[in-house]
Amino acid sequence: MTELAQMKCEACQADAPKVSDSELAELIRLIPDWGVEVRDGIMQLERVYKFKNFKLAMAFTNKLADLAEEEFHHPGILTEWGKVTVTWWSHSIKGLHRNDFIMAAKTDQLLD
Ligand SMILES: C[C@H](O)[C@H](O)[C@H]1CNC2=NC(N)=NC(=O)C2=N1
Repeated sequence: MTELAQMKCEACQADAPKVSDSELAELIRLIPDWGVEVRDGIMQLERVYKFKNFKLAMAFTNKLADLAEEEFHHPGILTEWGKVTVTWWSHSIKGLHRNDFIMAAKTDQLLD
């Protein structure tokens, strides 16, 4: 996962390939705390982070927002008292790109 977190997102064009089934199987092993969800036919990575209160959840959310802007790749975020649900997928290809796995690994590093 550390290597994944050091990578940079590439510009994801509308014709960029989704990850293949074998790439998905390989990449998901590198981010063991993340699950795969399918919503409206779109495959997404999702993880719920738990915090002691809303203030800490919001602080994490703001760090994630800065990361997303740095990489210009943006997650779905649901921030609630004591937890933040983060969802990664690539809007331009309506599915999962390698970028999403990189960003999930980088998201985990925000906890360090
Ligand atoms: C207009 C388009 O949303 C932008 O080019 C960027 C911004 N952030 C993005 N974030 C994600 N997750 N997927 C995208 O395709 C994407 N595209």
